[in-house]
Amino acid sequence: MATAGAPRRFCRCACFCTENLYVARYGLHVRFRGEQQLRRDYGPILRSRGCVSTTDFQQLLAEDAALAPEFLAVAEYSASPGADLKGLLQRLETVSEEKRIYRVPVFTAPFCQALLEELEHFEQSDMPKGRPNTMNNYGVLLHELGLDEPLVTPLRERFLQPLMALLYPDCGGGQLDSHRAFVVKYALGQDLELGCHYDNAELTLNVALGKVFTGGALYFGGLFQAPTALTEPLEVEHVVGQGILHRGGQLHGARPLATGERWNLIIWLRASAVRNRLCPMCCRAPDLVDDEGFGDGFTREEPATVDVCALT
Ligand SMILES: O=C(O)CCC(=O)C(=O)O
Ligand SMILES: [Fe+2]
Repeated sequence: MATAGAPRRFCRCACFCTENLYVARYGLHVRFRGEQQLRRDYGPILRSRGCVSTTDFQQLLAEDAALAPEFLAVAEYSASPGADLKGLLQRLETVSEEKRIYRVPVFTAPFCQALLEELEHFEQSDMPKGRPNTMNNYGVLLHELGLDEPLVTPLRERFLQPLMALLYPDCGGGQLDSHRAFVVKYALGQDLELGCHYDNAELTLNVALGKVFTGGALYFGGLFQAPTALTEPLEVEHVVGQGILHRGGQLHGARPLATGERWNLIIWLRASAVRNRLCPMCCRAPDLVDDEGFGDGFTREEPATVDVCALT
């Protein structure tokens, strides 16, 4: 059907993280779903190109893969027919059942290291930089690094969406359509802690990237929308490469850093179908203002599609 009036939306294939990965050392493009699949599909050709010993293979897995095998397995399960919440919870760590906070390895350690190096180069450059959000003064917006399109969008569309659809169907987990991704940095002489807040997001992924530090734990209280009596907040430690999943409305903050440097990747996941009805920040119907990129994740009603054939 030909259409008129609707803006064209350009797309890309979300295969960046698993399809056609280029392994420079062995001059080969591979599809990566996990170690067993890689060995099965590419064992002979890799061996013929010098990837012979167990150590060679382990080095290949460690250095060339961005996503942790556990994360790939969880995403693959979530997208499989018949997947359900019970099955998913057997594959994730439940940090708090009551608060619906979960933990899962997301990135490999070498990928965290490579990303940190990239972030430090950017920090030291004189490229124009925006603040990651209104609360953190140090850190980087991923779209300024050029990593939004190739890294975060496929991560959201292909991997997080099926997972979040099972974990948080009532918070737009199955309708995620945009994000705001940034890295927060805490260091002595810079930001040290983060006050208690809720996110401008339906759902949030917070991944620890490093470096070496003490202090800085996350803490979680009740839901912003449903204030409860003050209870001891739940403290959650960071583990490099691992991600914490929580609802945007879950009140949280970060304890003061004591030593070292802490960098975390935060992805605020947004579902326009949810926020178009109620802005999570002002709790009113959104008063829409045009913005760039994903804006704050709200959309105007899509213009009705017109069947051009019907007009002739
Ligand atoms: O410091 C952290 O890791 C948490 C950051 C955070 O909650 C946020 O930026 O929304
Ligand atoms: Fe937050």
